[in-house]
Amino acid sequence: MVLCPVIGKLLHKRVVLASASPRRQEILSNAGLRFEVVPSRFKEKLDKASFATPYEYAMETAKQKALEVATRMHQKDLRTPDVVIGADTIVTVGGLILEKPVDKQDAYRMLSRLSGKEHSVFTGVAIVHCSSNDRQLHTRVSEFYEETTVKFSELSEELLWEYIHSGEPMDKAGGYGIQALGGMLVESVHGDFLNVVGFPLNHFCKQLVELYYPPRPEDLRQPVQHDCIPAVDTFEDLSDVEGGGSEPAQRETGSRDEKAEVGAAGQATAEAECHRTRATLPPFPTRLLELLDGFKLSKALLTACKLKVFDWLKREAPQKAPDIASKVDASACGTEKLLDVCAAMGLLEKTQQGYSNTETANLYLASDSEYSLHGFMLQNDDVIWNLFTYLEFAIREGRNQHHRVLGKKVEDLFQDAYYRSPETQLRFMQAMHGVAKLTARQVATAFDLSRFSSACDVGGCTGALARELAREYPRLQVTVFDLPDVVELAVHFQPAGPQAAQIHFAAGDFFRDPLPSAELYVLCRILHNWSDDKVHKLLSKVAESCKPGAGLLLVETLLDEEKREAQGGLIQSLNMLVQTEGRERSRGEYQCLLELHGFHQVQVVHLEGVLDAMLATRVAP
Ligand SMILES: O=c1[nH]cc([C@@H]2O[C@H](COP(=O)(O)OP(=O)(O)OP(=O)(O)O)[C@@H](O)[C@H]2O)c(=O)[nH]1
Repeated sequence: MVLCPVIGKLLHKRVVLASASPRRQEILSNAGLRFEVVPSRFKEKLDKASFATPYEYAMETAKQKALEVATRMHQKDLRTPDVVIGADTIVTVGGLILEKPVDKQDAYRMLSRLSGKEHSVFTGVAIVHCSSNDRQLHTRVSEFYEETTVKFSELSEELLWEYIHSGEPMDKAGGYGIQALGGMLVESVHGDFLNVVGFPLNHFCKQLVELYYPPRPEDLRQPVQHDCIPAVDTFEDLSDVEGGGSEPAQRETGSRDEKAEVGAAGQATAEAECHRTRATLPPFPTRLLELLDGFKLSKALLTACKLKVFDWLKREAPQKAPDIASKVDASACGTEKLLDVCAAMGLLEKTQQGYSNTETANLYLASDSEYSLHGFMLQNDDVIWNLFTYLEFAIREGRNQHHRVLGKKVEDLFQDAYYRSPETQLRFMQAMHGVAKLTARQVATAFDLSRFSSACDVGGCTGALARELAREYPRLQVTVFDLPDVVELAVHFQPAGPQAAQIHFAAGDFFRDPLPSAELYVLCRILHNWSDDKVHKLLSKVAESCKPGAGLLLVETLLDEEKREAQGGLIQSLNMLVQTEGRERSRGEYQCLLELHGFHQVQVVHLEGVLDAMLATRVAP
């Protein structure tokens, strides 16, 4: 949309900001708006669960704040305001809505939830146009929301409390003020900064343009989505108001010509009709429909990877759809549609000259990139996708679905499913290698492991983590312990480098064979594959192999204790149900397991993405 000078349209109106927030007052007066401030008395207590999305909750709160002020002023003031502006800012993380903290403990809970993670800040805004007729207040509400994503650094306890004691969190959504001390906590911001501060000025101006610059007839041929939509011919009448007047377009109540004909009574009827429609029409389920489409987007990504679209575009770009189609041996019309979806997903760039990879595609989707996830994509396409088609059975039966996909009994998960042929084994190892490389550096540096001189990475597969451990600790000797078939193929994944001398492979089954001796044992994404019985069996083997003082580095995705928050972890747990014999567990569950097997002093570090690292020490039995 083209922005036009629009604040001036409000200059001769009585504008009221229904907010006590000094930040909103500052943002709007800096923009040149003249307004009175009448803080709203509306209690922010709407039932969050009754809203399909957090932004609908924010918009409704903003609307109620503004309507409360409009109604009060209409009853008590001689002159009804022309425009009342209300706003509400909330923070969402892991499905929870955070508002202003009620006390320091609440601020602590909020900030520790945000620590090291990305969250969304939504501000809902309502612009209420008021008029008075027969001493009746008539309102027309225009509402919108803006979303900004903010990523916090990992915050130490000391910093958290220092910040809380500064007093700044208390009147701020999510418990922080990005414009002041809270700016220190923020690693990155995606979107409108002022939206985080409390008022999305740019979107507000765009909304005013929509209201005060009526569209030309040629813009109106497509249906317009609005809560209360007049017939298209009514819109076309608006063309009389050339260039935009100082009255907002009468979208909710009809055009001016229509109003002149029907008179005030007609307007009231139209407004009543509008309010009736608003009240009876449920909110549009945008988020729900996005969720529904999720599987189609995944499949488009996986198909583009399988066809090696990103490899061809890494070699040469830009390329037009028919050229890529001939290289990937596919139809031109199908390829063009796939490429367009990839571009819409931000994986490709589309220009007049053709399509090119984005940086993300070059880094992670081309099969020859150092941090390629191509193997992981293929594993998802060829194996996990099929397993998920039996999700309903998995849920009914409470078990994985390899037997249905393969049409035979699967007794040993690895031998009978993942490693049933050299091809499936290699694909699985490539997938694991890609994921391990991506996270290995974070795992290796999560704790100071310099006191250990030997480590055993149990189920360490291609040795990707072993390599990072060896790089970080040059005096550490690392043994990768895995099944004989894995050890045999692992040679294909070993790059030359000084770490080679520190890494050894040992073949064996960690449930049956003795573990190599070491001062530090590593179990990275192993326990989540197994049932509680097998986890006990493995942990007791590790414990038996350990001397007091030995370490256990456990890497898993930790769920929150109530299993409500970490959406990534919860979907991963469902994934474990469909694929394995295990599940994701919470920090408390792992701590109990570790302590039961003689591992204490458990420290936890959350890593970027969904993984968490835990380091525990073996105490004397
Ligand atoms: O980074 C920042 N994030 C948020 C804020 C301020 O937080 C509050 C949000 O609360 P709310 O939307 O309920 O607004 P109130 O302050 O209660 O004023 P009302 O008029 O709505 O009653 C808001 O003040 C933001 O500015 C911040 O300062 N920085």
